[in-house]
Amino acid sequence: MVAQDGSARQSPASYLPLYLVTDTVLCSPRSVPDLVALAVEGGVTCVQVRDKRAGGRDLLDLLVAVAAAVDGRVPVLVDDRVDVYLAALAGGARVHGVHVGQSDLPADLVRTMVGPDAVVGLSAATPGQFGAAADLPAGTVDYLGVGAVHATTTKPDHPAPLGVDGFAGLMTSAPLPCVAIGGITADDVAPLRRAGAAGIAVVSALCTAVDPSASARDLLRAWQDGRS
Ligand SMILES: Cc1ncc(COP(=O)(O)OP(=O)(O)O)c(N)n1
Ligand SMILES: Cc1ncsc1CCOP(=O)(O)O
Ligand SMILES: [Mg+2]
Repeated sequence: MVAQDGSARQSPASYLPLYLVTDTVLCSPRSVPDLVALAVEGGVTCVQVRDKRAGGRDLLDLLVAVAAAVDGRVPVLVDDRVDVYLAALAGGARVHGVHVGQSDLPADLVRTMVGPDAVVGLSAATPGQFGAAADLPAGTVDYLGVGAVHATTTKPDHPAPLGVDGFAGLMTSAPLPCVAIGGITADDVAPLRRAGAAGIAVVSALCTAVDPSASARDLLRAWQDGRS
């Protein structure tokens, strides 16, 4: 698909609704690619490979294996590591972009490094960070990852929890499509959608699921039912 700006990037509305962020430890004893394959069968619309313990080589191998498991069905991103994204792309893997946080490489330089066709996601959790994202040139960032909605042990250094009400307050000044993240369960999905989220991002809700396909289907149904 070709976007209005001539790039090959899809509209974020198409891939943000049910966004899986992987955690290698939480997936165990399943492999991450096996978990991802099951979750995509259940309807996950985007996958981000996140492994804070992996070095560059191991993260590259994991990203390439996940991309093979996804086989082009949904976008595949990597957390933090622009170099690993570029290496996977150079090796021929079907990978689509990178998600960076406030302490990672600056988003404008990331866009310059990855080019116009890659997806670039950015974390933002305060009005100041929303304002800074709004000031970036159009097309720099595709979407914002907004959280933590709830406290979560998956990311011990997460910013102060917003709560669904805090998330809703931020949405009134959202400069870009926003995916909600942090401790999200099926009960949160409809309220977050009504608050203006373009999607929900989950780690433990799918990585620790007994039946990841069924859990993905349940989350996606909650998203569809939550349409106001
Ligand atoms: C979709 C999405 N949103 C937010 C984050 C958090 O990114 P970051 O702030 O860089 O923190 P780490 O994930 O690197 O610990 C994310 N990864 N994905
Ligand atoms: C990566 C990230 N960024 C903010 S909270 C979080 C972790 C979310 O994990 P979980 O869905 O298990 O609470
Ligand atoms: Mg990061």
